[in-house]
Amino acid sequence: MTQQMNIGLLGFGTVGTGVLEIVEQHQDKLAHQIGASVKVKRILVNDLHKDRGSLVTKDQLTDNIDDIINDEEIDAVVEVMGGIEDARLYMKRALESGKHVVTANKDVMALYGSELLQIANEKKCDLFYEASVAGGIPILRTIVEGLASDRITKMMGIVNGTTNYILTQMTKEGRLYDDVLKEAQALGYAEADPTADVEGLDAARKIAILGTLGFSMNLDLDDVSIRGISNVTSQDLAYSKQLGYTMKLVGIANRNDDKVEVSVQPTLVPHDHPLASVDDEFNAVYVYGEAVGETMFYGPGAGKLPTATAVVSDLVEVLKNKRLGVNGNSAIIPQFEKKLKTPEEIHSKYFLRIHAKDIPGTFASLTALFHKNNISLEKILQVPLNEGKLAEIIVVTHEVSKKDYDYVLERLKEEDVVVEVKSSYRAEGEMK
Ligand SMILES: NC(=O)C1=CN([C@@H]2O[C@H](COP(=O)(O)OP(=O)(O)OC[C@H]3O[C@@H](n4cnc5c(N)ncnc54)[C@H](OP(=O)(O)O)[C@@H]3O)[C@@H](O)[C@H]2O)C=CC1
Ligand SMILES: N[C@@H](CC=O)C(=O)O
Ligand code: NA
Repeated sequence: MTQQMNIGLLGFGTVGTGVLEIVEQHQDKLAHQIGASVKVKRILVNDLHKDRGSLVTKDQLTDNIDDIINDEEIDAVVEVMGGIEDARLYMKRALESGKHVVTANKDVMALYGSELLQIANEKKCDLFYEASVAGGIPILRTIVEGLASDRITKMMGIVNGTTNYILTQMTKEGRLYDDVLKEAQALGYAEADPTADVEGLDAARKIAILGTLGFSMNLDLDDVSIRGISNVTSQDLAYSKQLGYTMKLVGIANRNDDKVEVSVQPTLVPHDHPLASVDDEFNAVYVYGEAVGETMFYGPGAGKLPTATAVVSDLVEVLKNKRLGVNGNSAIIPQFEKKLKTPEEIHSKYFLRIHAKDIPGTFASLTALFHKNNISLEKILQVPLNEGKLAEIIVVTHEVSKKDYDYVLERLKEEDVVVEVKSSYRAEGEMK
């Protein structure tokens, strides 16, 4: 049995410092669980001159990946440096040299996960990535192991802490988008380039990973329809609230029979929906299984220690596998061929806000257009604007096919009475 497991840590930022902290503070527990002590032997960083306080010694730090890959005493590499190409290359090299890999990198896993997992299996190495989706929530293991006997048909997740923090602060405290984004960056929630957070790409990567594991089907990032929160306005949030909804950036993966839909978009959820009360940097993933029914997993989705907890728990798994001699089984061969739903097969409610001329017949022409295209309305709100010259009209539809809704959205722009389509969002109904 290994008496000491040596780790090569790639990255020493928010998550990397958390990993070192947990490894050092929980030595006794780790040793008890895995029968070996864990030591962070080398740490790869960009800038060797940066002040790292007293956390590490000079000898531990390196800016040369070869110092880790070529060190035969290093058993496992923890990749928490972020980015795509270097991270992918370093993980590949680590696996090829027989080192186990734990990563928090959803960017790489969503794009190159199957390639890396295949190398891992060939080399009899583990490749675990629990921290890559919903930070500290052990959601990947839950789907793969906890619900292994069930057939999952729907997953809905608030899986990006930064955007949830922004939407919560804008809705509840009336704060400005730019100010809250800056704060989320300072708190360590945001990606190095926060465009990935606010434009929905980070959540899309996570929902692609969830869909792939939950539906046992190879879902790529290109299969996810993506929309972020950068165009959400305070008016949208206020009207959503008035109509009984909370706006959240929601990743959705659902399947009917053998066809699936994967998307990320700002979504209105009813105030009494469990996802509506998930605030700030917290994440939650709702999972519906045919046998188990509704389940929901909640916790911190970003931040130093929550994310590092998931990383170190993956390391524990690596060591347990090592003791049992079963490393190298991380890659799960997808059971099903990928079949994506067409727009006719995707059904949802929608919130629509338009500015229209406040003249007789406006409402009649709008309702005629909705009626002609199979759209019925669940909620309607009209507010006068510009001393009664304009009307702000907000509607929530009943469930409608995406095809019919998108068609009407285009036709609305051509209607004489419509001055501007201000915004349009997907809305959720009851849980299933
Ligand atoms: N922050 C969070 O809450 C979460 C983050 N993640 C993921 O974890 C990963 C790390 O995130 P985070 O800790 O926030 O990132 P940070 O930006 O805080 O830290 C990145 C670290 O990696 C080092 N680094 C970056 N690029 C290179 C490179 N090419 N070569 C060598 N060193 C490099 C940096 O060095 P230097 O210190 O010298 O600049 C820094 O120490 C990302 O993949 C992220 O998506 C996942 C879940 C939550
Ligand atoms: N930037 C991400 C960090 C965790 O994955 C987020 O905000 O959720
Ligand atoms: Na997780």
